[in-house]
Amino acid sequence: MEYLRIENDFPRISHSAVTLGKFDGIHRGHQKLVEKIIEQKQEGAQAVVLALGTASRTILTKEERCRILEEMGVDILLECPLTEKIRHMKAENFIKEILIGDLQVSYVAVGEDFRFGYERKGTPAMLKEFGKKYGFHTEVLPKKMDGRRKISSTFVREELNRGNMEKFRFLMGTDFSVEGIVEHGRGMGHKYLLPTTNLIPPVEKLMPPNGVYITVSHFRDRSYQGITNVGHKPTVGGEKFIGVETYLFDCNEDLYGEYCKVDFKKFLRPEQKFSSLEALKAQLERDAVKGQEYFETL
Ligand SMILES: Cc1cc2nc3c(=O)[nH]c(=O)nc-3n(C[C@H](O)[C@H](O)[C@H](O)COP(=O)(O)O)c2cc1C
Ligand SMILES: Nc1ncnc2c1ncn2[C@@H]1O[C@H](COP(=O)(O)OP(=O)(O)OP(=O)(O)O)[C@@H](O)[C@H]1O
Repeated sequence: MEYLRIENDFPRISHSAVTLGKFDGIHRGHQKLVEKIIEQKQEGAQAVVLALGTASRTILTKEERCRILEEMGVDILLECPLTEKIRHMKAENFIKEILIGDLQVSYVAVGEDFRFGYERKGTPAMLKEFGKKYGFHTEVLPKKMDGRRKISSTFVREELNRGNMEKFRFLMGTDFSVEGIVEHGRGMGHKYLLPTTNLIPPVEKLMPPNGVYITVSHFRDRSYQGITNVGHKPTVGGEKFIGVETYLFDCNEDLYGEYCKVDFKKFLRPEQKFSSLEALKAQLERDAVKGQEYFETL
């Protein structure tokens, strides 16, 4: 998949099927739209996701979003920040100049409430009308629902902020995860508590509340169940950054420097400041029992 961040001009694409929106996390509603543009590859179109706007903190990192879209079969991800020029562009000019002119669109898929262009005056109906005139097809999808609530990035963010990992998984179709290279901690865990793997998530990634979670850590060729602390480790003086620190139940390997992806299954408790290392250790043992029980009852 090609990834392009638009600084000024859009690229010229000879034949495209496009879906439009913010696409912060790729939730189940977005997945439906992406599947639609992928179907158009059979007609010779390039499947293009045009992601408008960038939030300062996102549900998925750039790399995660790219990987998910690539695995789904998307050909090109165009990331278009909301510059003055884009924000002031009239909806009809956006259709004529960008969709028709640059992207040579033959098919557009959007959700029913999608709005675009200056003052958000562009609507799915307008896309349909222009499509008739200029020869592209617009498909408007009803919003995918969870009961009576529309699935949206806002909904996903709310559940992530609550630490509701089960709901996150349901809305996104995949676990909340943090990935990176295992780093050295201060070595105290190994000596006085339990051995742990440390990851430092990128600052732009939206994180669940600080606390302890039941997780599965995936390494290149093997996976381990465990419990993970997200936070600053206040009992031992605290770190400025947020760490993701995991005790793996059945592992005594040296994992420093290895790539690791931690999948979050369930929130257990908030991070706490304990009065002593012994008190923290006793709590960790109780957490580990709860974690093991969780996997036994699956
Ligand atoms: C499952 C788990 C839960 C933890 N819970 C807490 C906690 O509630 N409060 C806290 O201050 N530190 C907590 N920690 C962090 C420990 O303080 C940390 O493992 C220890 O200080 C070692 O850090 P180091 O690897 O940087 O040496 C937790 C760690 C793990 C693995
Ligand atoms: N639940 C859904 N079902 C189908 N299409 C959706 C759904 N949610 C969003 N879309 C469509 O996906 C595209 C991208 O959506 P976008 O990321 O802009 O909105 P969102 O997910 O509702 O996020 P936010 O809550 O931040 O507004 C738009 O065309 C939008 O209409």
